Amino acid sequence: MNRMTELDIKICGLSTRETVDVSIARGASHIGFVSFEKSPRHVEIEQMAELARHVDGRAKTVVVTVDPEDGEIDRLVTEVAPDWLQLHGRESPERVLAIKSATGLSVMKALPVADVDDLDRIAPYLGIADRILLDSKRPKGSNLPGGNGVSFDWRLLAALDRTVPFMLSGGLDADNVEDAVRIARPSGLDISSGVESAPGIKDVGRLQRFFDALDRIGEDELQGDL
Ligand SMILES: O=C(O)c1ccccc1N[C@@H]1O[C@H](COP(=O)(O)O)[C@@H](O)[C@H]1O
Repeated sequence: MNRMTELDIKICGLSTRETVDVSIARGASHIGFVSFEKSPRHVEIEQMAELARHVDGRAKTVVVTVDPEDGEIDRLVTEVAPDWLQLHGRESPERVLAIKSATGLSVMKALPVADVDDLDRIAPYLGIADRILLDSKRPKGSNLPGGNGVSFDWRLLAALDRTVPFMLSGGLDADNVEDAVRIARPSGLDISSGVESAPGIKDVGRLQRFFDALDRIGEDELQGDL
């Protein structure tokens, strides 16, 4: 069984053509760009548009945004034309539906998880968001809702209805990804800090190590498909 046909892999927070190319060559299905000024991974819309054109259909493009206003969404859709929007703030199900209807794009809704009760927040988004992204909660002192390089207890997901289409994120790296897949059984993985040499600086060596680790994952771990 080929890992690449079984799991979607999103590499997020890219800002160079080189790291886009390495990610795609190694099997990334989704390439993420961050539109959030407080983030070290933020890229301006013009640069994002250039990178999205560079992807040129080789992978799905995803713009990560946090509680975006309509004007920002309009610009992102018009100038970047991504395949997906990732909503990583406090967007309500109604807001997610409004954004999805207005843009016609696929929408991934990020939800923070720290304990089992947090999984109850998923249900209102089902049938609205095209995918749920389960991330860790923002650590104390961080001004970022994501991209903190922190994992949550994946064993909590044993309580999750297996039909929920979710991607797993939060602190994934080459050393823990096999455990993450075996325990959480997601249908996709989303990684940012774990393939960086410093906040916002993607590292080709770390990207290669991450994909090497994915390639070692065996058939038994790949049971998260929908
Ligand atoms: O990466 C960021 O800076 C970011 C900023 C604002 C919202 C989301 C962000 N990133 C997302 O965070 C998760 C986990 O990242 P990490 O691997 O723990 O660093 C991922 O979904 C990114 O898309």
